[in-house]
Amino acid sequence: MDELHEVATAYYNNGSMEQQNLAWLFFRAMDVDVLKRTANNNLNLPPSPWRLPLIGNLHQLSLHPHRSIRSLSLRYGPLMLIHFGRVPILVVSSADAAHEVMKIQDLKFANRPKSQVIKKILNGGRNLAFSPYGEYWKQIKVNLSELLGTLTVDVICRLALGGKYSGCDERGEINFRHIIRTYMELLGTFPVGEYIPSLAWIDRICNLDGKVKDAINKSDSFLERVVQEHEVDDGAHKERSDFVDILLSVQKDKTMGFEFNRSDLKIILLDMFIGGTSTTFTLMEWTMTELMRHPECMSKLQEEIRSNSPHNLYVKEEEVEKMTYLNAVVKEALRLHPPAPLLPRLLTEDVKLKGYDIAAGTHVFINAWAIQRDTSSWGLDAEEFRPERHLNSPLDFQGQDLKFIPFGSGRRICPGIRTSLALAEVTLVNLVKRFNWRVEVGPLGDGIPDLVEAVGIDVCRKFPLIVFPSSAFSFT
Ligand code: HEM
Repeated sequence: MDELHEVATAYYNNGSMEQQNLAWLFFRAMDVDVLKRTANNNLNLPPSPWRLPLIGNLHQLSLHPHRSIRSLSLRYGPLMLIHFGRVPILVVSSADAAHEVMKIQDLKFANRPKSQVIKKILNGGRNLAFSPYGEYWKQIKVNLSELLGTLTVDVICRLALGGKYSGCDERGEINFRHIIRTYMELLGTFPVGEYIPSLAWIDRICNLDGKVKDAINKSDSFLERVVQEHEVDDGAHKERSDFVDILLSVQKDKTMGFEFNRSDLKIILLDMFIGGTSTTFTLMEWTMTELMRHPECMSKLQEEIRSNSPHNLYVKEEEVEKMTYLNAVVKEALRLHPPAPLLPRLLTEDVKLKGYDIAAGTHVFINAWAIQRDTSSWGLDAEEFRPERHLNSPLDFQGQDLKFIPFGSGRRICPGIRTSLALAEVTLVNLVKRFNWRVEVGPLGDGIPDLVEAVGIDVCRKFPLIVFPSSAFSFT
């Protein structure tokens, strides 16, 4: 019992940091039937590590689950069954197995597990990321793909003009960045009671419900204000409608063939911020880190930028599209540091997968982090940052080749690929063109930034990247 207590409290000891610990692992609703079916001895189940009663394999996870799960997979194989408390989790760790899950049998794996927290803070999961695969999800996705182009421009304008909604409101009450952070923390919370019902009291002590209610109230009143502002100025006087204007017109358009009410509108807005902000930021942060660790790549990139955009101080989006080395640098950063390392899916019907029987209701984690460092796909230098490997390669961001899936693959692939790449690439080229970058002191006193990962739903740097820019133009 002592050991159990230790494991359970480990998630909560230090508030938000520890709550985020198990990160992506917690997108889950509990379907106990699945247990009964996986316990059937006649089934051919994937290999499993030995597990403890009650807590299953939870004790084998570290602060960085994508790493500890990979270590287990190296011993038990690319399809491995583990248990969080009483819930079976299928872990997928090779491009070949991921191809079977995300391409060949994608339809059966097209749902996502939902915890009680997710149901509460995301309006029953009516946002895109958690709505079940079906008509509502399809309609929202089609509309969103068109709208996201607008969002890119919007975000870039906001960056250039100063983030309108990133600070406190006029009354100094609500800080939107703080709201997003709280949501990320809640999404990363490990709801002990859902995996181990006898420990549900821990969730009560931690006031999970109270935190959820507080987050919902704050985000709702903030988003309501934003929507109301847009209703007053309905876009008629604007040169270009923004993302909220377009969502409002979708809401008014009764010919869409699906219900899209005000709560849905607000939850989609939130979805965009949750899905898009920290992932894109994390991509930029890791790309700068790797460029500073590899000055030869930084110089090559600066050369490419200057030859494609020799005259302007500000590099434009259309100039960026021609930069093949930049594209290779971003791909390599996403390969080694996928902002979402574990992709959560939920199996909706029993399947045979590579000869194994997997029961409906099993939660699935596709370990993109492990797949993208697999030496059998990437060669012996798989752990090294080498953008050149992507030059003249047909690999794209669309998850066609399952060895590279930073945005996922199949039906539930990320709808924000273009948005995030456009934003990240424009920002990066402008930073790199105008400045030379160095860190004052690295972890070894060598001026090289470290690669330590934070714990959380999105794997960003643990320590902030403190850098010193100097004008790059004095060297040209
Ligand atoms: C570097 C930036 C980004 C990365 C690495 C990333 C990664 C991902 C991944 C891995 C998934 C899961 C895909 C799967 O299960 O197959 C996902 C889903 C999603 N992403 Fe992104 N994303 C990024 C940026 C964005 C942006 C900018 C937005 C919106 C503005 C966005 C919105 C979403 C949404 C709504 C989903 C859920 C889609 C669904 O379930 O149908 N993401 N993203």
